[in-house]
Order: sequence, then C-alpha cells, then structure tokens
Amino acid sequence: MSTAIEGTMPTHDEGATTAILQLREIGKIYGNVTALREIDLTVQQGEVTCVLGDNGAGKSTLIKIVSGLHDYDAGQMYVNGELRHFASPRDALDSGIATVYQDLALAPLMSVWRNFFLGNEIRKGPLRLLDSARMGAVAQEELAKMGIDIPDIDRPVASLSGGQRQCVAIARAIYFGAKVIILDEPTAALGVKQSGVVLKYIVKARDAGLGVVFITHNPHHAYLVGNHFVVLKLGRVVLDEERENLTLEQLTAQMAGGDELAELTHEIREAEGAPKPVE
Ligand SMILES: Nc1ncnc2c1ncn2[C@@H]1O[C@H](COP(=O)(O)OP(=O)(O)OP(=O)(O)O)[C@@H](O)[C@H]1O
Repeated sequence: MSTAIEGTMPTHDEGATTAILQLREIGKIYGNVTALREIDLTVQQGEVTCVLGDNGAGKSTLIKIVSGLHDYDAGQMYVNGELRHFASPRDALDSGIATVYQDLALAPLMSVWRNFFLGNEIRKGPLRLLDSARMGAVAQEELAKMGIDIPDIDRPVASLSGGQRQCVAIARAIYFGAKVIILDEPTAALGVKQSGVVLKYIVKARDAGLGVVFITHNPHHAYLVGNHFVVLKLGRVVLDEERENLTLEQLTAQMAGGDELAELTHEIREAEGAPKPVE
C-alpha cells in the first residue's frame, strides 16, 4: 500500500512546471518478486520520455501501473500534481493517459474509420444509427492533420502497413483526449522504413504538446526522438538522463549491459587466447 497521504505534490516542487505525470519511488511486488523498486519518472508535455530496458526489467509492470491495470505498492503517482491511484484503465483514460499496446486493439477486418471510432461511435437520429459518413470524414481529416496519408479509409485496417496501423492507434488516442500517450514497443515488430513512419509520428505527437512515453528495447530508436531517457534493469532505474547529457554510445552501452559487457568481452578474449584443450 502507498504510504502517501492523499493530496497534492510536496511543496518543494512549487514554482517548477507541474509534470503531467510523475512517479516518485514507485514500487510493485508480485508475491515474493519485486518487479519495481523506487522508480522515479517525470513526463512533461511536449516531450518524449523514453523508458528502455531488457526482458524482465519491469517495463510491462510500469505500463500496467500508469494505465490503470495494476495499483502500486509503494511511492506516489501524481497526475497534473494530484496524487492518484487508478481504479481501472477507464480511470487512467479519463485522466488523459492513453496506452497504445503492441497488439493495438484494432479490429483487422473493419475499416480504418470504424477502428478510429471503435467504442466511441458517432450515432444519429432517434434510432441511433451509426453516422458512417461523419465518422469517415472526421477520421480522414484527423489522420491527415497528423500527416498520415491513407487514401481510402474504407479499407480494412489489416491492409495498412504495420507503421500506419500504429499511427492510426496513436491518432485515435489523441483525438479522444489523451494528454499522455504510453507507447508499448511501437517499433518492435517493424522494419526500418515502417519504424521511421512511427518515429516521425511520435515527433508530431510531441510537437502537438502531448507527453509521450516511448517504451522500447531499441536505443537507436529512442535516441532519434527522445528528450529524456530512463533505463530500467531488474526493476530499478540504472540511468536517468536528459538528452543533452547523454550520447547514443552511452545509452547503447547502458542497454547492452555496460560493465557486464566489458567483463564478458574480457572473458571471451581470455578464452580465445587460452591454449586449446588437448583432444
Ligand atoms: N503477474 C506477475 N506475477 C509474478 N511475477 C511477475 C508478474 N508480472 C511480472 N512479473 C515479474 O516481474 C518482473 C518484471 O516483469 P515485466 O514483465 O514488468 O518486465 P518487462 O521489462 O516488461 O519484460 P519483457 O520485455 O520481457 O516483457 C519479472 O521478474 C517478472 O517475472
């Protein structure tokens, strides 16, 4: 259970710009596994905060906490300066935090515009019929506004490229009021060109004033768009740096295991140099 007292952020932050989302010393325990320990994370509007980490680092657990699927066990989470515990994903969404998952939650055989409005359909008349013309027009306009050029939005969403599908899911979250978007490995399953489509779109979302949390394994993708980098390892923050204080090489080395990699290189070289065992 959180030890925090319900209320607003501590006074020593007064005067500073209020972060749209802030985690302070967040902890999460599953039985006897500590998935997250003392995690600090600040998300500002108009910035991309990259969260990097290898398998088991705690990225999914972090996403579950900020998207309202799990509560945290320790620390505090502030949304616009207000201490929050989300009761459900709806609660997170109502607070302006939308998560775009890897599987995207799109209905592949439905049209692009149906997917754009899935769960938020516009209806008309006393019979509450779907207003397909209006939804089609709005979806087309919104996607175009964000630079996503889809010539025929009546096409099934499955016919789009992976990158375009990601962009549709992000555009949908923004249109329905997200202030923070959490992107769960949006480039993981994509090739270079399609990743580029998504990375450009992340920049557009950032420039539109959203707070973007970009969860990824890939330091190269992160460094192309990130303002701020947090690396998790076994549930702890091992690096927390602004872009101006970090090179791509440092970020990559940290992701690759830093000291451990140097140690491994040393061991391999030693093994290579060692005399071969006699057969
Ligand atoms: N429901 C659960 N019950 C028990 N342990 C869990 C549960 N979910 C996650 N864990 C453990 O918590 C730790 C962090 O897992 P998490 O899935 O958050 O990492 P991750 O960075 O998302 O990894 P991956 O990239 O492999 O998904 C791991 O040790 C994992 O085994």
